[in-house]
Amino acid sequence: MFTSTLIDLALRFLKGEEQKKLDVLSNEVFIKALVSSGRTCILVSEEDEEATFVEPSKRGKYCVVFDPLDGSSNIDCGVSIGTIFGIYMMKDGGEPTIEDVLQPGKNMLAAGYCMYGSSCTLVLSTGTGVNGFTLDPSLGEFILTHPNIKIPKKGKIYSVNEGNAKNWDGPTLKYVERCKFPEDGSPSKSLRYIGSMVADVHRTLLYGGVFLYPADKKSPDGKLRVLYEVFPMSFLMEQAGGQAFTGKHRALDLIPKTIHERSPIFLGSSDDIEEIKALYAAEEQKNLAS
Ligand SMILES: O=P(O)(O)OC[C@H]1O[C@](O)(COP(=O)(O)O)[C@@H](O)[C@@H]1O
Ligand SMILES: [Mg+2]
Ligand SMILES: [Mg+2]
Repeated sequence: MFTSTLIDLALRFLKGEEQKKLDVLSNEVFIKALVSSGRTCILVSEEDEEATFVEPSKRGKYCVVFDPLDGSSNIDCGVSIGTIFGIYMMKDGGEPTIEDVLQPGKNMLAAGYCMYGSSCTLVLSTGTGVNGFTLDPSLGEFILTHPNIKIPKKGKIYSVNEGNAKNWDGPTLKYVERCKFPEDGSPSKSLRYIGSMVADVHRTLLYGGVFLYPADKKSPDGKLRVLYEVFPMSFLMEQAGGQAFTGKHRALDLIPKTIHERSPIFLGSSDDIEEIKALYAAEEQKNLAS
């Protein structure tokens, strides 16, 4: 689908048509494909302010939430980017309403992402583990190359935009400090940050460690979007044996009130997320006592 988008883009360019930004173009491609599948009833995309309600003649029972192009700041320098998606079933058989997509992440039927990098990788969970597929361009098919992905219990990598550190809260600051200067004498963790959630989460899933986009003083809800960034990635993490935490709760327990809501997120290896949870619990105790 993405390859044909790029060919389409090149053809339009040759014909002298006005060029659209790749994230706008990829959104149009996904909307068209999802509507014409006849399987969907509501689509929520990062690129559209309002949800798309599929007309009755083309309507199915699935609601799809997606970030058509994630990591858009990396497009022009050729760094890996991707598409993130989650799928819900309509709550009941009546008319679809916006409540059908304002469900907690744990109600998702499936979630995944596609990463467009040195290879094109599809990582998918339908709620019974996580599988990774690689596109074989000569066949035009995705081949199962990473069956039953499990994230290591503890990792050696942390991934965060440290440029925001001056605005972080106490637990995030303390955790990142511990990654650099572990109190138990264990080796320091390595910092790796690409700035494309898909690529940073993909590495975290395969190598272990943590990916964080915390709240900060300027963005009290963090930056990443609940429905189509936080939920799908949290779903995959849990299915692979890891954890996803908002700084307050399990991420998949969140009930979004609006379709473009944001949330802080800490996800990755189970032992590492436990450490972050303990720091937030200690902070809460401190606040209650004072
Ligand atoms: O540049 P920052 O603030 O570190 O943000 C990076 C984050 O922003 C994003 O690029 C946001 O996604 P979009 O490109 O879909 O807007 C994430 O992929 C990434 O994790
Ligand atoms: Mg994104
Ligand atoms: Mg995007």
